Amino acid sequence: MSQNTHAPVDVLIRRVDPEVPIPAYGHPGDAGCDLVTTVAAELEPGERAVLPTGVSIALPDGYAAFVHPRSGLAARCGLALVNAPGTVDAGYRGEIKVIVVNLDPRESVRFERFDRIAQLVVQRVEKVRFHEVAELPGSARADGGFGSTGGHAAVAGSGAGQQQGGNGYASVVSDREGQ
Ligand SMILES: O=c1ccn([C@H]2C[C@H](O)[C@@H](COP(=O)(O)OP(=O)(O)OP(=O)(O)O)O2)c(=O)[nH]1
Ligand SMILES: [Mg+2]
Repeated sequence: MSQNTHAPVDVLIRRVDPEVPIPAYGHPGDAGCDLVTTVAAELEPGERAVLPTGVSIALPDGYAAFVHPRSGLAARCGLALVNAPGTVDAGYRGEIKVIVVNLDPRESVRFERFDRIAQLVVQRVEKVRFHEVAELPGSARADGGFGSTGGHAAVAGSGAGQQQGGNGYASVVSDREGQ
């Protein structure tokens, strides 16, 4: 097997907070480099916050960076990113922020300044040109989705607030629909 010999992509970075560490990969081969919070914060169950990371970057055109959760925080504390993965556009020059939510039903979660709260994955992204057509070409999947292949877990207590959709999956009816 050949070794991965990809050269790293050069990305300009500016410290908005002069003391913040430059994001670093934990191991060779890691996809994400860790982002820290520059502020201490405590989140009650269900609470969310927008945490500053102290860095802004200039990605080359044709790239984007994605703010992903850290699995350890998710497993231990129930911490999630509301918009996971957050998208950092190549043209964005502002401070990267992380939108966290404490999904633990009982315990609050506390962060100190410079705790690692998320990871940044930089990827090439394609631009597309849309060509409108009346009919799309056929495929094996066609319009099947949302559990059409079966094998998904049963939802306890499902029924209230849900309707059976045309292709066999439940659709949630929002209270705010039409408002
Ligand atoms: O987790 C995130 C997501 C986004 N951003 C920054 C970088 C991104 O380029 C910009 C806009 O993000 P997005 O397009 O997701 O937000 P929007 O609500 O669509 O805002 P806009 O109207 O400014 O595009 O906000 C972050 O710092 N962290
Ligand atoms: Mg946007």
